[in-house]
Amino acid sequence: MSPIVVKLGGSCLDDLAGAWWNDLAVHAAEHPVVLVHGWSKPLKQLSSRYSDPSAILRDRYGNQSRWTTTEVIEDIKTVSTVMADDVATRLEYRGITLERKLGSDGLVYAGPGERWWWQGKQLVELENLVGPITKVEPSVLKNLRPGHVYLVTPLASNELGQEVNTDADRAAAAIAGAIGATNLVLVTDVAHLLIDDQPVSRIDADAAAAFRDKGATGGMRKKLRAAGEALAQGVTEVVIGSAPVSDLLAGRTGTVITRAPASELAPGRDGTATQALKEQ
Ligand SMILES: Nc1ncnc2c1ncn2[C@@H]1O[C@H](COP(=O)(O)OP(=O)(O)O)[C@@H](O)[C@H]1O
Ligand SMILES: CC(=O)N[C@@H](CCC(=O)OP(=O)(O)O)C(=O)O
Repeated sequence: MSPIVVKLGGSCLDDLAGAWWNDLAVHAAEHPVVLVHGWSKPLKQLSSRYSDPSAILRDRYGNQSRWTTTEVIEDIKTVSTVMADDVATRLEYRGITLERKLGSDGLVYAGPGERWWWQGKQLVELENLVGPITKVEPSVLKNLRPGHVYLVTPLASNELGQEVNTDADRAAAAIAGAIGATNLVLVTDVAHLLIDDQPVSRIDADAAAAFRDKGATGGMRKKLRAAGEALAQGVTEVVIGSAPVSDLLAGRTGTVITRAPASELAPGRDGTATQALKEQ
C-alpha cells in the first residue's frame, strides 16, 4: 500500500480541530502516513525576536530562509518537542501510534548552503545553518505501516556533520519522493492557491511553476517549488489546502497540482475555477 506524506504548516498546526484529527486517524488506520511539521508560528510564540523581519533572510534569487544559528536550532527543537507531544496525544487518543524522527538523525541530508544574503541594500556573507536537501534515507522510516505514523522534524545533517535547518515543504516533498508516496498534502492556513485573487482547484506542474516565478510570494512560492519537486520525483498529486486530509485527497477542496495538464482532468468539484494558465 502506497504511503502519503502530510505536511502540517507551522501557520496552522494549533488551529486544527478535533474533526480534522478524527479524519486523519481514520485515514492513517488504513494507510501508511508520514507527517512533516513546520514551526513558524510556534517560534513566534516562543520569542518576539522571531517576529522581527531580520529573523528571515533573503538570498540573491529572492528565496527566503530563516537566519539559523545553533541557538535557533535549539529553539526549533524546543517547540518541535512540544508539538510532537501534542500530535502524539491526539493520535494515540484515536488509536494511532506515533514515532518521532528528527531529520538530522540520519533521515535527511543537506548540501552547502547559500552564503550571501541581503542586509538592507547590500549582499553580505553570513554564516547561516541552512542547506538544500541532497538525500533522504527512507530505511530510517522502517516501521511505517497503517496505524503507525511517523512525525518528522525537518532538520538535516550537512556535509560537515552540522545540524542545519531546511524548508519544511521541500523536505516533505523530498521525503515523499524517497518513500514512493502517491500523494503529498500541504496543509496550511489558506483554503486554496489564489491566482489573480481567484481560488484554483486544479493546476498542472508547468502552470504552477510559471505562476511561482511570476506571481507567487512568501510561503506559497516555497509550496509551489516543493510541489514541482515532489511531482518530478514520482508523486502523483500534490494538494494545498486547509481541510481534512480525506477531503483534500479526494479533490473536494484545496488546490490539486498534477503532472498532466489540468485541462485534461476533470474540473474542480467545489465550484472553483480550473486554470491551466498556458496563455500567460
Ligand atoms: N497566491 C497565493 N495564494 C494563496 N496564499 C498565498 C499566495 N501567495 C502568498 N500566499 C501566502 O502563503 C501563506 C501560506 O504559506 P506559509 O505562511 O509558509 O504557511 P505554512 O506555515 O502553512 O507553510 C498564506 O497564508 C498566504 O498568506
Ligand atoms: C530554512 C527555513 O527557513 N526553514 C523553515 C522551516 C520551517 C517551516 O518551513 O515552517 P512553516 O511550515 O511554518 O512554513 C523555518 O525555519 O521557518
